[in-house]
Amino acid sequence: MEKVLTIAGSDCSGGAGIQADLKTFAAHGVYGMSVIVSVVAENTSRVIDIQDVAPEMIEKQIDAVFEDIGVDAVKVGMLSQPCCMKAVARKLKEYKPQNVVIDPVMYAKNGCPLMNPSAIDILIHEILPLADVLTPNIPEAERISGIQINSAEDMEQGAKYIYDLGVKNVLVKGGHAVGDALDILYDGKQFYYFRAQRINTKNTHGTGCTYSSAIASNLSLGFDLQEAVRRAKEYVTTAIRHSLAIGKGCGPTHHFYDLYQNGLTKTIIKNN
Ligand SMILES: Nc1ncnc2c1ncn2[C@@H]1O[C@H](COP(=O)(O)OP(=O)(O)O)[C@@H](O)[C@H]1O
Ligand SMILES: Cc1ncc(COP(=O)(O)O)c(N)n1
Repeated sequence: MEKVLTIAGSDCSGGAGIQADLKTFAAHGVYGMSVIVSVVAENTSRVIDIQDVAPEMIEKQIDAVFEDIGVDAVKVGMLSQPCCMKAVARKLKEYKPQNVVIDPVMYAKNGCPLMNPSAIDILIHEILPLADVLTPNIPEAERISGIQINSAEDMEQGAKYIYDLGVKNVLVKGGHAVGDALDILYDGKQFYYFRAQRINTKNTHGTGCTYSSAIASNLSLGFDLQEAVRRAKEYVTTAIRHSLAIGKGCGPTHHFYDLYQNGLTKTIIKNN
């Protein structure tokens, strides 16, 4: 079984972060593992508090996974502080895993910050160069590039700017735009468009986590990057289309819709 690791924050409400990543790995039939960088007290409406795991403990968790099991792909999510970023960068440089997907998480869907703004320089200089593919949403691409993004042309320009910072492949996600949900991948030579109809829902908590984990899963399964993104886009679109009205704010996506439809996994036992 392919082995995929997420290095990210824990979302106790289950829709984003480590929890979304592990559900996505399970839905792809790969073996999921997790290194917790921050514990986040959050729900569909707000972030209440963040407690970071000590850098030494982040490093020990990464050692534990690599010395015993090994990984076929890594997804990196929320890294809230420069010290967390440095710990993760040190270990990724040491173990040099293949198929590294980095989601430069800065805010939750409800607008609450998840990255200390002062960490932006470390993010750019220490974390970004480690990515095989970086998946910023529009506000993140704007923050990294300094380019205001209002159109597909602006997304291309932002992707190119970030590529020129030393990122091998850049996927700018259009979830925060209007019109079609268009994502643009730039590999230094060409732009590839991945388009889906925009679904009219507020339940988009964890879409970016889910998408980047699906890309990592597909890369571990041996698909090339374009095919990995194409499949991940289909997966996240289905998860959003059947998203769950759970909680009072932006609800989570449905990570197992297709599996349940095909009757592979679900046994419903209702006791009333
Ligand atoms: N309402 C929506 N309908 C369809 N696709 C969406 C919608 N919102 C986001 N997406 C898609 O979900 C994926 C995650 O993007 P985005 O929401 O921008 O990331 P993030 O969670 O990092 O803000 C992208 O493929 C994006 O196009
Ligand atoms: C622990 C954690 N990590 C990431 C996100 C962002 O989620 P997304 O941008 O996918 O909605 C989140 N809300 N919580």
